[in-house]
Amino acid sequence: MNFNFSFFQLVKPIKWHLMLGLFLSCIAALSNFGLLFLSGWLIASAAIVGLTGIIAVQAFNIIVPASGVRFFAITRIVTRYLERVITHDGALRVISLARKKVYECLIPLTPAGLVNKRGGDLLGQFVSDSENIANYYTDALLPFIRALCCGIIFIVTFYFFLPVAAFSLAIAFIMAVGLVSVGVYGCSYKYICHILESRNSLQADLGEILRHFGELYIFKVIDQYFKKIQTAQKSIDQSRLMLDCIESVAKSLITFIMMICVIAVLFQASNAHHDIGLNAAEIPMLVLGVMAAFDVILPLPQACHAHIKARLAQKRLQILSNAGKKKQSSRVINSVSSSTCLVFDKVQFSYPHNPRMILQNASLTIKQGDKVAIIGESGTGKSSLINLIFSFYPIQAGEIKFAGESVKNLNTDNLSSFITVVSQDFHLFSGSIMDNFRLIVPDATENEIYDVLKIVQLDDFVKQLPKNLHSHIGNNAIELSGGQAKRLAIAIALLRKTPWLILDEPTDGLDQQTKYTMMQELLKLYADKTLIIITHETSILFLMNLVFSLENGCFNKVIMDDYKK
Ligand SMILES: Nc1ncnc2c1ncn2[C@@H]1O[C@H](COP(=O)(O)OP(=O)(O)OP(=O)(O)O)[C@@H](O)[C@H]1O
Repeated sequence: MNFNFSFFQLVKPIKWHLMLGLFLSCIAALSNFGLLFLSGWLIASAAIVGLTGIIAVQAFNIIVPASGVRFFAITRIVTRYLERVITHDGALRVISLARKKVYECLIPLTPAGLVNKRGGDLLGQFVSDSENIANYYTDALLPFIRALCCGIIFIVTFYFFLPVAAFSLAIAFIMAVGLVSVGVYGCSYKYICHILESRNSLQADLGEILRHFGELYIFKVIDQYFKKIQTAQKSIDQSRLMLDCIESVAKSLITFIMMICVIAVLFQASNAHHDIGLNAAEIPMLVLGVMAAFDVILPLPQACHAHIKARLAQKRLQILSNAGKKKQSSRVINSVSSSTCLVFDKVQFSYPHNPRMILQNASLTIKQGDKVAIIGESGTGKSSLINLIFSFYPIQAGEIKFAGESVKNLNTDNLSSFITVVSQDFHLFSGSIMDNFRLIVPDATENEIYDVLKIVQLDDFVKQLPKNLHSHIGNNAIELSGGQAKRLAIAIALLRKTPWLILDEPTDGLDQQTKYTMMQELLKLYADKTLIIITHETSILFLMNLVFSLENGCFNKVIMDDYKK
């Protein structure tokens, strides 16, 4: 997959829609110019004719220019309305394309590429970077292209009436655009960088505070955190203030350049009136024309900021996606049979940035139908095995194979249709019990759900709830106990009906009776399938037919007699 965040590549599917918005925006700007330009001429002509005498008044044809003024006025209203509709619709389409692209970029990074990222940081990046890329169209590209296209037409129009005035307008435009692109760009860059980075980390801090408010409060460190947030917010506000100042100064300077241009054109037009007989009515027309022409230049400082934001967003996403780019493998397996095995063959593994070897020449074979327990001291690397089976992290030596294929060559989606995992840090979504089941298995029936709930000993509990399966479990399953949440996660996994199931600490937080009954039910359900549990719970080991202990990076087969009931 190519993670190129080029804006133009991104918007290819809607390029004609965006072009239409651009065209309408130019027509609206030209109509505005035409309206003021022609109005200037009409008002001045009417005044001059009025002063000249009754015959001139009668000879003056006001109908055509008045119709022109009305035409431009109506065109301006209609095109501005259509422009708003089309460009904002375009911006929404761009944002959905940008979000999809950012999402596509983040997914292959999970989890290895994101271990050093905080959730809030990522969310901030997902929201703000995709929005900044999407806003590039309305806030940066459109104003610049409109200024360029309309600017050329304005200068040509001026040239038609008075070449020297066209020259003055062109110089004024170049100065104003130069000021924006060099001055505003140069001065604003560091403040925008600072805002984007600080805002993301501020969001991440806020998210952490909200999630762990209770602990922080008990440990009496909440004030410390608040101070940190206040300091970060203050520095963001300062940068925002600086950006506002830069924008205001730039707009004032553009207005100043416009006024100089107005005076120059007034002077040149007056001279031309005396020297070459330029129509007197054309003097105010050209002056008003300069003012109208600058309407397309005034939004440029803001457009420049939008351009910087989009560039930074593009750069950050590119860095993120390059950091953990993982080739999506294409090999698939079609089915498993009684001879299917999961093999760890002399595997060596350590996490990136962590020199400690987790596995050292570790070998293990688990056959289809085995009921395996993996035990070992805390921190020996039991949970890490899941990361390796799904190739979330690369191994340094050896090979891990499933159904004869090296897992690094297997497509992760394909592998997960044969192996389901309930990890230690499983997640339940905010919503009802039913929502959580249907998210994983959309067509799950109530009967099927109750069947798996029975296996994990949760059916009675759910039946007692006021809304049964439709009861809400709260954010992070806060309305369930730790043991209930774990069992619910296992029940959801069971509904996937995959031939291999790996459960990390399935009996955590359960009383002896529930532990035992649930394990027996699980083993009954998985009689012909493969069940692997990672556990510290020795009281259930006698139920399994193979127990391996992970010690010093190697698997050792445990003699079951030690664990007989
Ligand atoms: N993403 C990671 N990056 C770097 N090191 C990691 C990462 N995940 C785990 N580790 C390290 O790998 C080691 C093994 O962790 P793992 O969670 O696999 O142990 P475990 O045997 O499952 O422990 P427990 O029984 O306490 O759950 C730990 O020392 C941990 O610090």
